Amino acid sequence: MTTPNAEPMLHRPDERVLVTRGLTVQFGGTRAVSEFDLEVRRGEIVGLIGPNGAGKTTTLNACAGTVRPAAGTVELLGSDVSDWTPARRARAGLGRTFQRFALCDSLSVAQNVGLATEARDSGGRPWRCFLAPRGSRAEQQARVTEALETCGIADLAGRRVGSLSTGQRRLVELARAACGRSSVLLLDEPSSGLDPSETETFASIVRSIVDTTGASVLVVEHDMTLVREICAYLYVLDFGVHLCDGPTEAVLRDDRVRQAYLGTVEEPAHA
Ligand SMILES: Nc1ncnc2c1ncn2[C@@H]1O[C@H](COP(=O)(O)OP(=O)(O)OP(=O)(O)O)[C@@H](O)[C@H]1O
Repeated sequence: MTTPNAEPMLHRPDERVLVTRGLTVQFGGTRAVSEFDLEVRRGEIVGLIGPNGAGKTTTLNACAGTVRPAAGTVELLGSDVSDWTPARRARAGLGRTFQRFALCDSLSVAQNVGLATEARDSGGRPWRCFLAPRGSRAEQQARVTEALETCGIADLAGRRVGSLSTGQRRLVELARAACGRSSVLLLDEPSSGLDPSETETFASIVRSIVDTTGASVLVVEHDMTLVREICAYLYVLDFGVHLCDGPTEAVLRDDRVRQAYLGTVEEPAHA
């Protein structure tokens, strides 16, 4: 780990819930991520930042299992999950949101969140949902209700997702990722399309999820206001290579980070 600049020591929790070691992802001739080591610890909100095309989403995809690394390992809650399918990782406690919405517009908010939990529970075998005992379906419904309440969108449960604002849709995605109390949440540019007040609401909901459930979060984000608001620790990628990591303010003041974002030593205010 490299901690840029002198900064008061940040005490990071001991338990590592998501770890990549030597993570390398190749797309044909493009090395999108190169030998990247990253750690997210229990109850932390960790940011992954870097200029466009730096390999941030690819890193999230490799953690979620939707991209197969050329080399390296991914560890989730102490298990090496490198060979696990995305569904198995989700069942083990990994939830994620997407940069571009992956919601079903014609279904209601509650149905969208419910479908995600059903898919996770059925492990890619949808017929299992129909065979599930009544009790487990009730339990699933309770999890949906809890997730909607946590994300402040219980009043939208019956609304069609296609009729919602961008800010509301971001919260539906968050509820879907957090439903069933995921232990680790991967958030990909959650503030994209949100205005400052919606971003503030989103930030406080993420913090409350972490505070109440002890979940950990790895968030890819360009909005430095949100990054400052919620992340205690940052990793920076540039051209797929680890540039530095450390406490948020120290990283944002680091000349290498400013150079990577803007080609100058100005702060990446909103890259
Ligand atoms: N499926 C793919 N096939 C080929 N190349 C890809 C694929 N996905 C990503 N890349 C390339 O890998 C590199 C990293 O892309 P990635 O989307 O991970 O960057 P990013 O840091 O998330 O960028 P942004 O901030 O713009 O979302 C880029 O050069 C991109 O063009």
